[in-house]
Amino acid sequence: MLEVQNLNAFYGQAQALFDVSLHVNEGEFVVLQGLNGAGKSTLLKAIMGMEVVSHGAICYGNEKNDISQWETHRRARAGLGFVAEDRRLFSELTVSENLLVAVSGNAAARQAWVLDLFAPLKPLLKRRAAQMSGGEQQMLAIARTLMTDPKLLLLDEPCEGIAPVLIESIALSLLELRRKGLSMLVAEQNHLLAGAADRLIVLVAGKVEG
Ligand SMILES: Nc1ncnc2c1ncn2[C@@H]1O[C@H](COP(=O)(O)OP(=O)(O)OP(=O)(O)O)[C@@H](O)[C@H]1O
Repeated sequence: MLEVQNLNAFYGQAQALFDVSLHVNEGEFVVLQGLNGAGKSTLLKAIMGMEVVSHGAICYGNEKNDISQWETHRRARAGLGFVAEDRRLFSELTVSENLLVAVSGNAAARQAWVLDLFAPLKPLLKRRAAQMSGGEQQMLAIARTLMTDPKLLLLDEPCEGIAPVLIESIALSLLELRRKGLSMLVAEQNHLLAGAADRLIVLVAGKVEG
């Protein structure tokens, strides 16, 4: 599904990733661990082609196309779905409106599908995103990305700063997504999520450990 080879990433003169190589198999749920500043967000952004300059091969999909020179929107259209750490919701729009701005295909069917996965959002459809808890917003951000029907989901610290009961709920939703065959690469420190993963990859100071 995804194969990253010798990826180096830079913010100006500062190098944040050093020859990172990793892969995510089809249907696999991989958790990316590492201390603050280890480079987890940078790696996800480099895979999406956002906010950081990177060099290296990023091969994706059945055809193993090297997408490293593609614009971000082309990567998204090819099936990469990214939820950034700051969630990037439309705070003045309702839950339902946030979901419907991102839809690909049959809107009603797709919305019903994501609401089954994230049931706590169901009673909140008319609520503005700004009036939701952090955990609810995180669910909405993941649900909104799922509206685009991604093939590989990239999540940046979905459990950070969230109440334990909602972390459990998010973890269960991600496991359900894996059962449905979605491939996932999730940057996360929370042990609950790491325990549910098929495989862990640890970043230390911009390098894959081991
Ligand atoms: N916009 C930026 N400009 C310059 N340096 C940056 C920028 N974003 C991150 N860095 C640096 O790149 C390195 C990797 O940061 P990154 O955010 O990828 O780590 P992380 O593992 O995601 O950490 P966290 O858990 O704190 O988000 C750090 O040294 C950080 O200071």
